[in-house]
Amino acid sequence: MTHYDLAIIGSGSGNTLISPDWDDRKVVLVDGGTFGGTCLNVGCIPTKMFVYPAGLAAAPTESSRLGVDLSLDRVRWADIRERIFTRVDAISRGGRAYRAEELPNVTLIEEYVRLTGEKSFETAAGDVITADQLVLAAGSRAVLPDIPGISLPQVHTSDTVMRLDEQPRRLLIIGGGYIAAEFAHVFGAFGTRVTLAVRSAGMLRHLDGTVADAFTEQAAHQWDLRLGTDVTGISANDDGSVTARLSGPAGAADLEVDAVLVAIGRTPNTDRLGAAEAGLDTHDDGRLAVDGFQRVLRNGTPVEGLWSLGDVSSPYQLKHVANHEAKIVAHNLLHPEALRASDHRFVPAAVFSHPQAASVGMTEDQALAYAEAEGTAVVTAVQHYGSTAYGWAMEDSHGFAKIIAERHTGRILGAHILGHEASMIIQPLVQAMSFGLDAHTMARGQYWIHPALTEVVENALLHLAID
Ligand SMILES: Cc1cc2nc3c(=O)[nH]c(=O)nc-3n(C[C@H](O)[C@H](O)[C@H](O)COP(=O)(O)OP(=O)(O)OC[C@H]3O[C@@H](n4cnc5c(N)ncnc54)[C@H](O)[C@@H]3O)c2cc1C
Ligand SMILES: NC(=O)c1ccc[n+]([C@@H]2O[C@H](COP(=O)([O-])OP(=O)(O)OC[C@H]3O[C@@H](n4cnc5c(N)ncnc54)[C@H](O)[C@@H]3O)[C@@H](O)[C@H]2O)c1
Repeated sequence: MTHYDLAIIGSGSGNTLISPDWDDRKVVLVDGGTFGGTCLNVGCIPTKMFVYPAGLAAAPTESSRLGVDLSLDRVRWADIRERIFTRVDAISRGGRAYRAEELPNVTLIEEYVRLTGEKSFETAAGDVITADQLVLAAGSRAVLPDIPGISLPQVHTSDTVMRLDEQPRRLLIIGGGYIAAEFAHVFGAFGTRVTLAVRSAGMLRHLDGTVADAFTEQAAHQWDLRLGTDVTGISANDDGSVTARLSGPAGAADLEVDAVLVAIGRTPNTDRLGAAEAGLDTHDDGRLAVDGFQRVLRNGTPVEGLWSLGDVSSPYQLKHVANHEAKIVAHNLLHPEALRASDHRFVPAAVFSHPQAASVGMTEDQALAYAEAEGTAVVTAVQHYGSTAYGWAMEDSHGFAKIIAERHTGRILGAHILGHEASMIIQPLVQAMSFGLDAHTMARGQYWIHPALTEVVENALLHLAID
């Protein structure tokens, strides 16, 4: 048995906890997977490194209506893949080497571990580790449906689809959320024939209804979108392709593709940690239960010295949330007498698809329910890109920003943008909400650069019928 001052399970955002403050104390970092976790190796970073060239590949489709005739000669999948993973793998290797070799007080254990108690765990090799403080930052993993053929080598998750040897000619994506939307864009723009099997009535159903409906409509123009459709089985063909059996509104149908991407959500790694057996509280979706200070709960009470952050305990499954929670835990580990709470009031998110979607705060439905519950009133304004100068320049006919505010105070309750660079132009709204700037002051109390795309936000704010 080896004892440490601090033990961390998970080298994603968990890795950021090891600051110089720990230089004179014994720390162990444990990760059974690739060093650096999901975002770096198989998540945000490589996906967005694919999304950017996908935007370039889509340019000819966009540009011709502006009078610029471009053509796409070729997408060099293998070159793109090598460029991305040469960079990503080097960062992972470098981070690993730093932790494994360069810090005398830090031990790196590269094994999956299971909890044996509140602040103890066991490696696969049988070593038991105990710690004064333990941080559970074990992330989440892709969910696989229980259907025949799911283990075929042609069936991928986001963990493997970016490393395919060859770009598939035909790809079936199961799911209609973030990952489905982003990879449909990447592969579709690169020239793959993309079919989406979406169980529900539309894509991105977690977003505001107007945004989800508009995205779904545009998705149907770009990809073979099968709504209300389940995949009931997959079988291998002699030529290396697979046939998926779809069950949709028109009945059953077979679809032959070269690869399948499963994107039906991610589940927290609490089961693999043995969190329930260790007596820790979990939510219905498997997430660890934590209090506002990121302390793990047992029978509803925080366990002293046991912390969690990121996907294993967060309802958000977003890197900026995992990083925020890591900063909170980093502080709290060192200052038990002055704990800080994490701030989840205004968590923004963006889907880097085509078009982009970005959101923060309440959807319109949530705002209406809030208004009813609180006896207040809300107002909504929608500003189309196409009614601003930059939108004219783009000849944009789809993009819009929707802002929802409380009528009598002008407090911004939610913002939802669909269109070019939505992930960037939403940021001033995140800032306003975070710092309590009302819609009227935000719109009129500053210059807005003319004719930048941010005028979409300015005009939406000006159109809000606040008192
Ligand atoms: C394809 C994809 C794209 C994404 N894009 C974005 C994006 O654009 N923006 C965004 O904000 N978020 C994005 N996300 C989400 C983001 O990647 C995650 O929210 C974030 O990485 C979670 O960080 P974490 O530190 O909680 O977990 P992770 O980074 O997953 O780290 C957990 C680590 O724990 C290890 N581990 C698990 N169990 C054990 C165990 N029992 N013993 C030892 N080690 C263990 C794992 O090997 C892993 O390395 C994306 C996710 C995916 C899958
Ligand atoms: N840009 C980003 O920030 C980004 C990008 C990718 C992933 N992520 C994170 O990763 C998480 C996982 O992404 P995801 O796209 O896998 O999940 P998701 O929750 O976004 O979408 C899952 C989709 O699968 C469908 N679904 C669920 N169970 C199903 C089943 N059994 N059969 C068929 N369809 C089913 C859902 O209706 C939904 O459309 C996201 O929730 C997000 O937090 C973020």
